[in-house]
Amino acid sequence: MQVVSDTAGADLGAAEQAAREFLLALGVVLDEDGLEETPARMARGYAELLTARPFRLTTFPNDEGYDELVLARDIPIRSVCEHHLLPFVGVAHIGYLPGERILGLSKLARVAEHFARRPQVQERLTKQVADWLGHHVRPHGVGVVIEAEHTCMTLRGVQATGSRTITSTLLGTLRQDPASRQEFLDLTGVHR
Ligand SMILES: Nc1nc2c(ncn2[C@@H]2O[C@H](COP(=O)(O)OP(=O)(O)OP(=O)(O)O)[C@@H](O)[C@H]2O)c(=O)[nH]1
Ligand SMILES: [Zn+2]
Repeated sequence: MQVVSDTAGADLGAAEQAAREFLLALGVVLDEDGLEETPARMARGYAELLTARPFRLTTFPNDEGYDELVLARDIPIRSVCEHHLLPFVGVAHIGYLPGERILGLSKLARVAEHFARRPQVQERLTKQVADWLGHHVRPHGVGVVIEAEHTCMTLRGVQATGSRTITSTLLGTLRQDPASRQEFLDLTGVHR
């Protein structure tokens, strides 16, 4: 069984030291009780946001010949934008039209996490999840829709509070066949 993992391994000590200097450079006073351990927490926090958990790629033979859509809606997405390293959070709707094999359902969320836990842009994340499923599951079609709030755009900068960004990638039958495409988008709740 294939195990999917690309954990680089963070140097938490070096990250803590860098976080301390970073905060000091920003004028944050660290000698108060609540802030004393903040550089270490920052190091652990960012390491967590940037490290995906390994997982097993489990598929099963599609013995019954199931040929309708399999769709997992509202899978949580927690990532960081590569421009500001600020979180973007939202949901993914991930579906596929099975071919010879079906995928363990939890793996739809696992693969989303796999590509989310690294500096990202939402467009690339959407496409990477879709391409990965196309490559590893060999389905007749794949659809991925992500709706997310980018805190770099809502908390700072332009401060477009409440704005959410929607991206989608459709492959195979879900891209080529208008009825399948429409069914997928209807089931995700994203109408366009
Ligand atoms: N296409 C895309 N852009 C993103 C994503 N996440 C953040 N960005 C954008 O990356 C851009 C970086 O722009 P810059 O002008 O270099 O940075 P900035 O001066 O901080 O820009 P402002 O956010 O407009 O204040 C911003 O427009 C962000 O909104 C993403 O997932 N996809
Ligand atoms: Zn950003």
